[in-house]
Amino acid sequence: MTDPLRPADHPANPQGKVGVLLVHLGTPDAPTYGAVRRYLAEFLSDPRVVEMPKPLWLPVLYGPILTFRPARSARAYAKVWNREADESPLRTISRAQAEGLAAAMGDDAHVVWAARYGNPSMEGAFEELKAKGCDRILIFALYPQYSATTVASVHDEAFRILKKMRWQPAIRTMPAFHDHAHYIGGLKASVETALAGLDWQPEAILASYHSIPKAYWDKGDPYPCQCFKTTRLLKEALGAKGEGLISTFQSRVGPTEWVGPYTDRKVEELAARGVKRILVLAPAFLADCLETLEEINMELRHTFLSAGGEKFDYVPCLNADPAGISLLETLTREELAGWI
Ligand SMILES: C=CC1=C(C)c2cc3[nH]c(cc4nc(cc5[nH]c(cc1n2)c(C)c5CCC(=O)O)C(CCC(=O)O)=C4C)c(C)c3C=C
Ligand SMILES: [Fe+2]
Ligand SMILES: [Fe+2]
Repeated sequence: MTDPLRPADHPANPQGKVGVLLVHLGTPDAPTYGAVRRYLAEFLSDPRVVEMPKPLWLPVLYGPILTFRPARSARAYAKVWNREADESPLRTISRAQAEGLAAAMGDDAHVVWAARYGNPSMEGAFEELKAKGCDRILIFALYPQYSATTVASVHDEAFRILKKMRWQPAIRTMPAFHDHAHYIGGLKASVETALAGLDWQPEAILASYHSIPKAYWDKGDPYPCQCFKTTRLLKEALGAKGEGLISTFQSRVGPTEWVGPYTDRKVEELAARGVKRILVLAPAFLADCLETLEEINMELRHTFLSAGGEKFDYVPCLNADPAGISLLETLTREELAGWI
């Protein structure tokens, strides 16, 4: 019904709904040099990711990095590409997570998903939420451990978009959940399922987290501390089964020092010490992606086996499995308290 006091040319503003915006890192549109280059250019131009002053960084980025890295990364993406859907595994799983959460939330909230870099865009997601009448929105950056490089970057982009809106929605953001009982319980169950499926006992279990530059930790980014806490809580939860569980850090880029111990060096060291059987999980990732499927389950496996290791297994992420969806729903409902 038209409000008699509303000017005739005033736009209609649907309202009264709660929205949830799931945001994952983002991924290239194709496993090709051009698509990976576009993705990396956006990702690595983010000042939250590379803090170097732009006049110093951009010539390096647009020089050697965007000349050589896209070819190497495209080859890696091609190895894990979802050929059926013609998209990267991260996109397939992110969509399934959003569909699972939407079903679990029912009429309580409208769920949309977006990528921080690339497609589907956060801008499009906000447009959809607005069109649906969502005037209260939970921004859920899909990272258990907070880092400025990931979570703050999602929030930066969200507020850049909100800056252009005349009538902004009310906003909540998901806090870190690296020590949440439901997350630790999900990881514990995933390790137990993996162990039950093996006919061998691992001598070491590696919780391998994506690393960040050591300088960011020194300046106050809490990410590594939160990773260490996740491992400690998981180890406590696993009891005797968690013996030999340690934190390691993977995916470092460039020559600067990153937070360690480095996953690849650790498996070489373990193999050199005579360790023959290891299990690896990746708790910083809620969805399997290039960094788990290729870097851990292919490259790291090869590193360990060619250094003398004999048995290697990888524990998949929680993904859109019932445990993954139940975690997303629990966290979402907790943060929407008072709104739904
Ligand atoms: C889990 C959290 C992540 C943190 C922290 C993180 C920091 C970080 N990453 C780079 C550089 C790259 N990361 C790349 C891939 C990638 N990174 C994460 C997550 C975190 N990154 C994910 C989930 C993925 C996989 C995306 C996919 O499509 O599957 C890549 C691209 C791949 C490659 O070329 O190797 C780069 C580059 C930096 C510099 C950084 C912190 C400063
Ligand atoms: Fe990364
Ligand atoms: Fe990698």
